[in-house]
Amino acid sequence: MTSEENADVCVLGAGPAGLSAALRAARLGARTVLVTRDAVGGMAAAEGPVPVRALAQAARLRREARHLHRYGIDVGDSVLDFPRLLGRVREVVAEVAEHSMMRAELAEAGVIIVEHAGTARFTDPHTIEAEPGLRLHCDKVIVCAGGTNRVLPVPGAELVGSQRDAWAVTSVPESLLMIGAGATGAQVASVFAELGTRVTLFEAGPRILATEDEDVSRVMAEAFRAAGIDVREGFGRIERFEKVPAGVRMVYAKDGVVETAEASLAVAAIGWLADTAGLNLGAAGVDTNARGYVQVDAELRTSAEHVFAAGDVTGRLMLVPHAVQDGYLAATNAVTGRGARLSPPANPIGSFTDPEYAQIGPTEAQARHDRDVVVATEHFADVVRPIIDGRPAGFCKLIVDTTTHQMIACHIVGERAVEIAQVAAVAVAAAMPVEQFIRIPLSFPTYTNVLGRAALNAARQLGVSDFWD
Ligand SMILES: Cc1cc2nc3c(=O)[nH]c(=O)nc-3n(C[C@H](O)[C@H](O)[C@H](O)COP(=O)(O)OP(=O)(O)OC[C@H]3O[C@@H](n4cnc5c(N)ncnc54)[C@H](O)[C@@H]3O)c2cc1C
Ligand SMILES: NC(=O)c1ccc[n+]([C@@H]2O[C@H](COP(=O)([O-])OP(=O)(O)OC[C@H]3O[C@@H](n4cnc5c(N)ncnc54)[C@H](O)[C@@H]3O)[C@@H](O)[C@H]2O)c1
Repeated sequence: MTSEENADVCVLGAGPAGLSAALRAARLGARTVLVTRDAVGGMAAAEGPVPVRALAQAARLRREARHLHRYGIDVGDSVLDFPRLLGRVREVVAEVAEHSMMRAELAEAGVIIVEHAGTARFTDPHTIEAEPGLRLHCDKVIVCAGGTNRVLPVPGAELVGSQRDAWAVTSVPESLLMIGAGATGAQVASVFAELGTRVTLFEAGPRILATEDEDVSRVMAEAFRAAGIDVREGFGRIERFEKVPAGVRMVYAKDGVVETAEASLAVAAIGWLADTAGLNLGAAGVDTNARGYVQVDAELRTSAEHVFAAGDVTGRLMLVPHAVQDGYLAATNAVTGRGARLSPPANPIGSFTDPEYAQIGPTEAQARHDRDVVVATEHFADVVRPIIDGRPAGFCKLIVDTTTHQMIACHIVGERAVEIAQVAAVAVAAAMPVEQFIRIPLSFPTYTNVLGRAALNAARQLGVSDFWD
């Protein structure tokens, strides 16, 4: 392409939000240019869920290998060849990039893709500049720039890596200070603990995974401790980091008492910020909100009439499926001016730690605050498939509205929790009464049977007697 280009729609960033936006805009007939700083796929493909899931698979396989002897299969101790594992992760990332980035569809729809374009920026409301010397004049712009990790505001923070550095190590670190126990921190801690690293997980708040149901936080902390992770909730305040021969030292204080912790590697995952630094949003009249994310309305329109935003950069639910839906919606509104809105009927969230955890709907505390509910909890230890597979740890908590009998929430810890949550999500989205759910003869023996048992439990609590009418 030439260095000067005109477009109906310019999409900035080619993560899940940008890919979806560009495809939709082009399919609606707009001349669309997709400009991205690095490779198509964005953070999601290169540093987020894809490598995480590949590493989690390695951790799972190691764990499975330890169980082989119980089934009479003796292969000796597993030995980890870390460079080969990293090679496999790179292979997976490349395979996903080749097969799963909708390149054929984008090409067929006529999207002009500009990869490795550096940081694109507005020079005026309708002009975008990127490397090397690209100048785009666009009628509409969709900002899909994603996010970046928050940096600890303390001396020595440059000694602390992000999740990106955690996946880039060339040998298994002997020890790790993992700072922040949200979804990312829990994931990094879980993977490295399984690979043999001595992990200390520092959470400033009173519990890990603070956005999960309290029982999920508690059981996950117990499981992490059982796996050898030193979990420190409410540990105090970090004062500084220092370089030491063995790696890095963290100095922190609680109630006036100063303590230190040392490890070969320190990684922080203390929150995710909008990646807007280089965009020069002011030149386009695009406002950010008090939290620094691009301010959008329900139609994903920013404060500038012709600029839309989608995905993590807007700071709402920061997940791939939401980024994809956002991109579609923003492009629809940008091209057609329809003013369409989208409100997902359910938002399943889950993570690939060991054990997995997942949620759909409000926590028990939130649900009880808002209405009368019954809460039914079943344990994996009482369900046939987890017993067969030797995976008895975990629970499934189902929350049902007492008045309508509708399934409104489910919280799960245990093997395949994320998959089980998808079934619960469909029931929640359908506002399905629990007596209808229990009529579904779920396949046996499956992990989803734990959800079936929880539904039966809830129905009993509600006094539903004639299940089979
Ligand atoms: C460790 C980790 C694990 C995760 N696991 C999961 C998971 O299991 N499931 C899930 O659903 N979500 C997961 N997420 C969240 C998920 O990755 C994000 O919600 C998703 O990537 C957001 O997509 P996006 O398109 O908004 O942004 P991104 O994927 O971040 O893509 C944005 C793109 O824009 C580019 N860009 C930024 N600024 C500019 C600019 N000025 N000019 C040009 N290009 C620019 C960036 O380089 C990037 O390529 C995880 C996140 C992390 C960090
Ligand atoms: N499997 C998944 O779906 C998945 C995985 C990773 C990330 N994500 C997405 O990325 C988003 C960001 O995740 P995240 O984990 O990076 O951030 P987060 O905001 O979810 O969690 C950050 C954690 O760090 C803690 N913290 C903050 N300051 C601290 C300090 N100084 N010392 C110690 N702890 C501190 C917070 O209390 C919080 O628990 C998530 O909300 C999620 O949407 C999803």
